[in-house]
Amino acid sequence: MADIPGMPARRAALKMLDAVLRRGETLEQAGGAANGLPHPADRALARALASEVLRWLVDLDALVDSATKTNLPADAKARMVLRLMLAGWLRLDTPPHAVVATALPLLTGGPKRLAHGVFAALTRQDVKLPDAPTLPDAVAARWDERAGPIAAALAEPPPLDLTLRTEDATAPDGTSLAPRHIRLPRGATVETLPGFEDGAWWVQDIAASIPARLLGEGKGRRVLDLCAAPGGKTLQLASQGWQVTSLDNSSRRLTRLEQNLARTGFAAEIVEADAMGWHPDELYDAILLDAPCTATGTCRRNPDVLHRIGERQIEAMADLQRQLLARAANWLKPGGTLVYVVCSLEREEGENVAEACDLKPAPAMKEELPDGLEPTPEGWVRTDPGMLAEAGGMDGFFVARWTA
Ligand SMILES: C[S@@+](CC[C@H](N)C(=O)[O-])C[C@H]1O[C@@H](n2cnc3c(N)ncnc32)[C@H](O)[C@@H]1O
Repeated sequence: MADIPGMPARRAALKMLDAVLRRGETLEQAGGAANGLPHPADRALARALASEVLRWLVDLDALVDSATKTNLPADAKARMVLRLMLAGWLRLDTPPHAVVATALPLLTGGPKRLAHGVFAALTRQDVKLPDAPTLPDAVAARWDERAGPIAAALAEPPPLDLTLRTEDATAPDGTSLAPRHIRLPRGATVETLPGFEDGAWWVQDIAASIPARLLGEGKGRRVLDLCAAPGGKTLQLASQGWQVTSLDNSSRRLTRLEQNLARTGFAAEIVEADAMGWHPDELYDAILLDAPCTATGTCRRNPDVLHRIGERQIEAMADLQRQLLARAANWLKPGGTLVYVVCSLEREEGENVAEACDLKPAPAMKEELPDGLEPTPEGWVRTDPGMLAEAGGMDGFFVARWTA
């Protein structure tokens, strides 16, 4: 029997959820399951469904459990399909009869009858989700007093932030929280916005723009953008007048960096290498180390991190970050500046790594930061999605600066 419209997107979303929750893949990697769908609208729907299930997983499961006598196993297909059905109805406003028609055929036999009964019971009760997603227990414990505001910020996908190549670059109308920054409501189609074709701006969360802001104007000096791809910070550094060397070990991500340079008309020397084995020919005036991390600070756009990341992943990343920072500290000219950054909310990857660096601290100053932010007493920058809430929030980053 041919698929009815809407079913291929649900099938792809189911595969994506399986990849994230069972195999520990990132949502971006798992998104490959949607790539084969011929219609862009189906690809977008599959991603939106998988993303909303991951964002609201604890609450969706509580609803499912409230309507079954015995809890379904965590990995039961009926539970997975019910999560999708509820996310479609409660988050994407799909009418219940359309949810049943498009998702239920993913099951057969007893599980199909069970899922139909549970969904019918929940729609009859007209159940609702809470105002903010409930965080998994381990995540709430890790984020401690920040957990409430972060969960509130997690309720919706984030707005769209642009960094402008110059203060007067062509850009859509929006609000500005810092020089050369524009914020648009979420949902805008990037490729159709004014200035995209001319490379007048690039997409970059306001928090992600802070590290390059802390390096100021380059005036032709040399900066190493260490772990550079896909290049948001390379573009920013080039636009600030730095002569940039962009190093990364992922050729796929470096291809995206090259495309971003081509679109914006900036230049950088590109090096494909493992930073753990590479040595520079000359020392640098500045280094920006945007270290690989658990990316828990991007939980609003990547809610898979709520379920994939635990102490094991955090410790492994922190170990790599400490080694990368120690190497980078040797590659600065005397008086040069090093900025370390991670988009992680975890102290082990931020504050603890910075504490172990023995270069001379160069504290961030309030006037270098977007309005409404302050450096920590140590002179570091610590952001989280609960900050600047009235303006639409921001990603969670940790940034520290030193001089050699
Ligand atoms: C946080 S992302 C960088 C984002 C980038 N700076 C930007 O602004 O667009 C971290 C990067 O580190 C790279 N990476 C991870 N381990 C590496 C290593 N050992 N050597 C070089 N690059 C590495 C990854 O490929 C990834 O592109």
